[in-house]
Amino acid sequence: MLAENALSCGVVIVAAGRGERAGSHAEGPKQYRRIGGRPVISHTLDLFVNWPHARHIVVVIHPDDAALFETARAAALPAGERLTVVHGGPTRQQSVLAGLEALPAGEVSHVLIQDAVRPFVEPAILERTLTAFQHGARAVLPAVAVADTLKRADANGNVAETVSRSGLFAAQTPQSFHLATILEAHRRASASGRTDFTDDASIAEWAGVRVHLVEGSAGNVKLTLQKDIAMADQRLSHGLPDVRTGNGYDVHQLVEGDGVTLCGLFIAHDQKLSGHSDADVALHALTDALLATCGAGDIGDHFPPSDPQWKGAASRIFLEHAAGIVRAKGGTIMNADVSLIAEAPKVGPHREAMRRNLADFLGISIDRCSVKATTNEKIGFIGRREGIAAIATATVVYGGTDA
Ligand SMILES: Nc1ccn([C@@H]2O[C@H](COP(=O)(O)OP(=O)(O)OP(=O)(O)O)[C@@H](O)[C@H]2O)c(=O)n1
Ligand SMILES: C[C@](O)(CO)[C@H](O)COP(=O)(O)O
Repeated sequence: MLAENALSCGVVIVAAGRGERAGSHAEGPKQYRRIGGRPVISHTLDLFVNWPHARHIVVVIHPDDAALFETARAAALPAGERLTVVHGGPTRQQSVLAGLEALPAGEVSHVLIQDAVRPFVEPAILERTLTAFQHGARAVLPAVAVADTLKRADANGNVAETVSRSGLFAAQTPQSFHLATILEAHRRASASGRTDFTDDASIAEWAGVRVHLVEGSAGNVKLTLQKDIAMADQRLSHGLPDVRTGNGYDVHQLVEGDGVTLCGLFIAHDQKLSGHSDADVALHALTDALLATCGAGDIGDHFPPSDPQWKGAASRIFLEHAAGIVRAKGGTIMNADVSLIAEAPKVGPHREAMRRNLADFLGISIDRCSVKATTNEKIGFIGRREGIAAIATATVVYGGTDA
């Protein structure tokens, strides 16, 4: 049992969420995505496992994630006797309560409740929390003063009003409490039928407990969206830019007709290209190149040729879609380069218009877009004017702030 005034800290790390806003990923929910080569949660675990004041750690996971968690745990610590793993519930609030119930109440006087998906929490925040406890606080919240001007929007996406930011703070974790106090508040909240509190400080407020603010840190971000994960990965890559290059190749048959569409530009000609959509080989190859920079498959995965809705479609749709995927993953398109291999028509007179199209479709400056062309020296199927081919390269930097 604890002495009357003893301070002994338990830690609850909640990791049972599904990470829906970050989108699905082969590595699993966002707490298991790799940043700096290791799962997000293993970075979070690292800090608390090595914090000398952590007497007991409970990790709350989703029942489907047992194998993922074991891998992540192995990346952070050898089989640890201080670690208890329990299953969470459908909301964060329910997961936290499951974690609190699993703490050995006789051994722990206070608890730090931490999001698994805040891997950059700093020891200084834990020290400020301890100091607040030592001064008698029963609930401690790290937070940062809101720096931006705040607007409330109406249902149409217009500004309804400007909200004063005076006295407003953004709440972070770990949110820390006298254990018996927060356990009772959580139990009461749950018994009242509420399961939608988004943090534990609001449960303490609801229960009438005074919550003491301590300084959080700008770096202690929650990984919520896909691009947050890309930025976190970049942050752990020692400042080295995450530059990725993708390539794409496409070829379409030439048949009798009145013109070809290349890089979104129609060029009058005595033949036309046949195949998927408007058969713009250049945009198809570039779409594949962009998708390749983030392992997002190829054009056929996203726009199956068998789907009648793409018959005759403008290929800029595919390119813009690929650029959207890249940006959602935190990518900034640096460069797009297309080489056309065609005996005819002549590409030279249309090059600048084609570059302008690429810049327009990708939303980047024209000096980042290149179009080149060569004949096939009358050799092979291209030389016989039976088809046109295109090779494309795209360069994308991931993890930037402007994505
Ligand atoms: N039922 C839940 C929901 C959330 N969490 C955890 O609470 C933390 C913060 O939640 P949030 O960022 O909202 O995560 P998710 O609920 O996973 O995300 P989303 O809302 O996008 O699905 C995360 O570490 C998450 O795993 C949890 O343990 N149990
Ligand atoms: C607890 C929390 O991290 C404080 O900012 C946050 O409220 C939890 O995430 P959610 O996105 O609000 O569920």
